[in-house]
Amino acid sequence: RPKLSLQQLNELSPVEFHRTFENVIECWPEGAIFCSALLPFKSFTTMIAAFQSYIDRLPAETKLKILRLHPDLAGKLLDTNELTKDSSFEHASVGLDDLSPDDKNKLTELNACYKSKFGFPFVVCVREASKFEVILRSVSERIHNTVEQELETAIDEVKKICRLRILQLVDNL
Ligand SMILES: NC(=O)N[C@H]1NC(=O)NC1=O
Repeated sequence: RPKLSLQQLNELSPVEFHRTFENVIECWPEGAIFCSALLPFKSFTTMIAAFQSYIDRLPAETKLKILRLHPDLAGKLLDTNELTKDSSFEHASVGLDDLSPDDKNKLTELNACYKSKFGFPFVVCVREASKFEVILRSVSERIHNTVEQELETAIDEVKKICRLRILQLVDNL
């Protein structure tokens, strides 16, 4: 699918906009539905800011719900080929789909510890972390945070993922 220019973006109907950006927040089309009402946008930066401030203003319960819609990194959904296209691309971009059994076990164990402490999966913007070692270090460190800190940190990561997914769809030149 060719990348959208700002003009093409602003000519989308609200429904087309919603379909195009439905997964920039993982499995949460409500964000794109909300932001479709804000068309037209002055710039891609403005549009990204609109999604991010939509996320920021959600009640904590909804933020939790969104975090829980994220797949475990290198987890079951990867193994069964059921990741969303976006997530699958992100996994592949840092080799999470091709870990050694040892690395995969390490991450799986830390993910399970993290989830049992916080009640939601470990979420990080893998394309920004960019390397398995960084992801592993990040989960090892963040596991010591409080639930309040982690809710905030994890939501910041959702915002980074959202930004990169938007930039993947638009012609940001
Ligand atoms: N659990 C988790 O962080 N999932 C995500 N992170 C990312 O960059 N893509 C995802 O699907």
